Formats: sequence, structure tokens, C-alpha cells
Amino acid sequence: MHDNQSQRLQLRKLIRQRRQQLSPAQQQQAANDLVSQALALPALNNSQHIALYLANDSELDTFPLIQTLWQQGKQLYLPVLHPFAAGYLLFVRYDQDTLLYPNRFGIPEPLAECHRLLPVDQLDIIFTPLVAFDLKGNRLGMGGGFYDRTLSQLPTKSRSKVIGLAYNCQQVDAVPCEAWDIPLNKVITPGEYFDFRSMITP
Ligand SMILES: Nc1nc2c(c(=O)[nH]1)N(C=O)[C@@H](CNc1ccc(C(=O)N[C@@H](CCC(=O)O)C(=O)O)cc1)CN2
Ligand SMILES: Nc1ncnc2c1ncn2[C@@H]1O[C@H](COP(=O)(O)OP(=O)(O)OP(=O)(O)O)[C@@H](O)[C@H]1O
Repeated sequence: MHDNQSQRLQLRKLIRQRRQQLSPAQQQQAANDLVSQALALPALNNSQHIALYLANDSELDTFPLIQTLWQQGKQLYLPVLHPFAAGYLLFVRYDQDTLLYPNRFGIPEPLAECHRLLPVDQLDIIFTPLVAFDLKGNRLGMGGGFYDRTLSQLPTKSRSKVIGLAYNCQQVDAVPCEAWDIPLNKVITPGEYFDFRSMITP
């Protein structure tokens, strides 16, 4: 296998294990701390349509954040595996009473009903899951390329609305990146806010 690919596989395995070792108490604390970090985001006030995800595979739990944003009257959206365009995601409205069905990875998702879809360019913030990130904003995901493909449809100037969510232990020195990777401008962790554009030194 190509060297970069095997490095990505190894890193994915390592960081997923690292995440799985967090205790239930640590996970809960992190999920609550994430709410304060997200509420401090300058962009949040002016954002009405926000995409999130439901945690899977020991990802940082977004549910406390989801509940807080619902209380604030925000309209939330979840990723749904595209029924026709393989490898792409659709973003579907998620309300408190929306019924969810497990997709082929076992992740609960709403039905992809046309009137509940919002095109990616109309979302104000897209919070993405990730496995590992580095300080250049490189992102390693679960390996399906779903977010990379879907976000490649966004014009570069809209990339700043994409924000990765992760535990601090998911930060690595360097993600071995590929040509198709869409770098993140921002990542929030339970304790930190990273804006990679402002961290680039000339
Ligand atoms: N919470 C969450 N939702 C998400 C994503 C995600 O990373 N996290 N995705 C981000 O793209 C999409 C789903 N992508 C996924 C890709 C691989 C696996 C996964 O568990 N792979 C298994 C192999 C399973 C199989 O092939 O049947 C594995 O790696 O062990 C899960 C989700 C859409 N929804
Ligand atoms: N924009 C794209 N167009 C076509 N193929 C793509 C694109 N982005 C990624 N892919 C393909 O998807 C596969 C998985 O990509 P990658 O390993 O980067 O996924 P990932 O970032 O870990 O996963 P995800 O984005 O779903 O969280 C690769 O084989 C790659 O060729």
C-alpha cells in the first residue's frame, strides 16, 4: 500500500484507541465544556442554520451542544449518507421530534426528505467530526472521504464556516495529508479554540 495511506490507517487506529480510553466522567465533562467553547464562537450569534453530527465511535459527544442550540432557537442539521451520489453527504433538518434511523455504519440519521434538506452553501456553520487534526488544519476523518467530497463543493471563501470538533488528545504533530483533503480553518476542543489562519507565520 502507498506509504501515506498506511500512515493514515495507523494514525486513525492510534487516535481512535486514545479516544476510547477516556473515562465516562472525562467524556461527560468534555461534552459540557464543548458547549461553553461553542457558545463563545464569534460566528454563533449570527448563525441560524447549523450542521452538527451525532457522536459515534467514542467521538466527542455533541448532544449537550445540540440541546443548547435548540433552546436558542437555532435550526440544526445532521449529515445523511446521500442515497444516490455515493460518498457524498446531505444535510437534513434535525428537530427535537425528528425520527432517526441507523445508516449502514449504525449512525442514527433522519430521512432525506426533500423539504428538510439544506444545500451546504446555505449552512451558516458546519461542525465536523474528525479523528485527528494538526496545527495546519489538516483533518483525518473515518476514511470514507464523505466530508472531503461534500465540502469540496464549497467555494474557498466559505471554508471558514467549517469547524472541526475534537478532544485535545486528537491533536497530532502532522496529519499525512492527501491532495483531496479540505483543510479546516478552525477546530474547537473542550478547552481550546484554534484558528489556523491566524496561526500561520509568514
Ligand atoms: N458521527 C459521525 N457521523 C458521520 C461521520 C463521522 O465521521 N462521524 N461521517 C464522516 O465521514 C460520515 C460517516 N462516515 C463513516 C465512515 C466510516 C465509519 C466506520 O465505522 N468505519 C468502520 C468500517 C465499517 C464498515 O465498513 O462497515 C471502521 O473504520 O472500523 C463510520 C462512519 C457521516 N456521518
Ligand atoms: N473530493 C473528492 N473527490 C473524489 N474522491 C475523494 C474526494 N475526497 C476524498 N475522496 C476519496 O475518499 C477516500 C477516503 O478519503 P480520506 O481518507 O481522506 O477520508 P477521511 O477524510 O478520513 O473521511 P471523512 O471525510 O469521511 O471523515 C479516498 O480514497 C479518496 O480518494
